[in-house]
Amino acid sequence: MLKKLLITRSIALPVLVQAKLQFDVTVHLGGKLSVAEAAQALAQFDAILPTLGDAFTTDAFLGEMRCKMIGNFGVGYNHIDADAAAKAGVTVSNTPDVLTDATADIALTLVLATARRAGEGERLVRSGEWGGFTGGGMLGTHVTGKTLGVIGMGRIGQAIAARCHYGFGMDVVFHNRSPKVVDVPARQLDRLHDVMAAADFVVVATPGGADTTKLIDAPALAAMKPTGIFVNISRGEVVDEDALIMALETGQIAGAGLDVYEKEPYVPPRLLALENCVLLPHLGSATQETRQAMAQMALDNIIAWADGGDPPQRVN
Ligand SMILES: NC(=O)C1=CN([C@@H]2O[C@H](COP(=O)(O)OP(=O)(O)OC[C@H]3O[C@@H](n4cnc5c(N)ncnc54)[C@H](O)[C@@H]3O)[C@@H](O)[C@H]2O)C=CC1
Ligand SMILES: O=CC(=O)O
Repeated sequence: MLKKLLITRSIALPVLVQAKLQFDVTVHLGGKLSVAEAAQALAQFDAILPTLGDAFTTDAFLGEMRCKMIGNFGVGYNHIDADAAAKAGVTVSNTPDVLTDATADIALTLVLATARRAGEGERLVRSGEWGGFTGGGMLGTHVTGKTLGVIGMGRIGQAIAARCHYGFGMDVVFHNRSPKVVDVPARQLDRLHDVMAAADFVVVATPGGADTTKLIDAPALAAMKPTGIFVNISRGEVVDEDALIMALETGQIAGAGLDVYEKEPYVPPRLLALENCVLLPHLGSATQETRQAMAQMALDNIIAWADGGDPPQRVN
């Protein structure tokens, strides 16, 4: 009998077709799984291919457990308690590397769009209010040659640093939880606040989860230059969103580019009202090529488990 696989969102068709050849597949199209729905899924399916927002919390793993494998669609798995999963006998895998370039590209999109006021400019043109070229209108800030500060110098952080250093001649400083030897010319600084203070552009690329919740708090933001631009492509919870809004409203920092939010898809109205902020709807890995590669990697891990092997991207 085929093993029962739950896929919690739509995925690339060729991967879905392949999954259906090997598993008894159910696709859940009702949005994020609540804790109760996640617990029910764990009780009913042999394997699950979930994604961010699906609440595989500690409590979800306390009940009946048919599931043995969770092949997450996404590199970040802060929505899954991987330790609780291991205790319940559930293997968890993720999808690193295949989304590194796409996510670094979206970080650069945010750096450039915020620095050059592209969001404001686009809104002006669409409003019909644009009066034509002027010598002094809508001036942004130069990106080339400035200093980039990366918080979380992992795969994506390094890809961002490479783009900024080799593409835009930027100096790179970074803060990482542990010492890091990296290929891109860059200086590691021990203190987070030193990176916040040194950089013209700060980009956060850590994982989410308990260890990084509100890592960027009011004092960290206060350490930034008043001309500084803050970019977050990691997880919304890594930043104290109220403190960020305050820093933007008061002009303590010059601008922000955000791909992720504390309670996404909810975005606070005060953030929506800010002109000095470019807001994207969690687009980091959103290219057709990348999303297909992520789906394939998630499925390949589930297949490896089903075949009795060790999933190559196992995280617990
Ligand atoms: N916006 C989007 O669509 C996407 C967002 N992401 C987010 O980016 C994160 C990073 O992905 P990767 O670079 O592949 O992971 P990674 O594991 O290669 O890099 C994370 C880095 O952060 C460092 N780190 C962890 N805790 C830290 C702390 N408290 N302070 C400083 N550094 C810390 C780690 O040592 C590591 O070097 C993912 O976990 C995910 O949350 C990933 C893909 C797409
Ligand atoms: O945010 C997306 C991920 O893959 O993590």
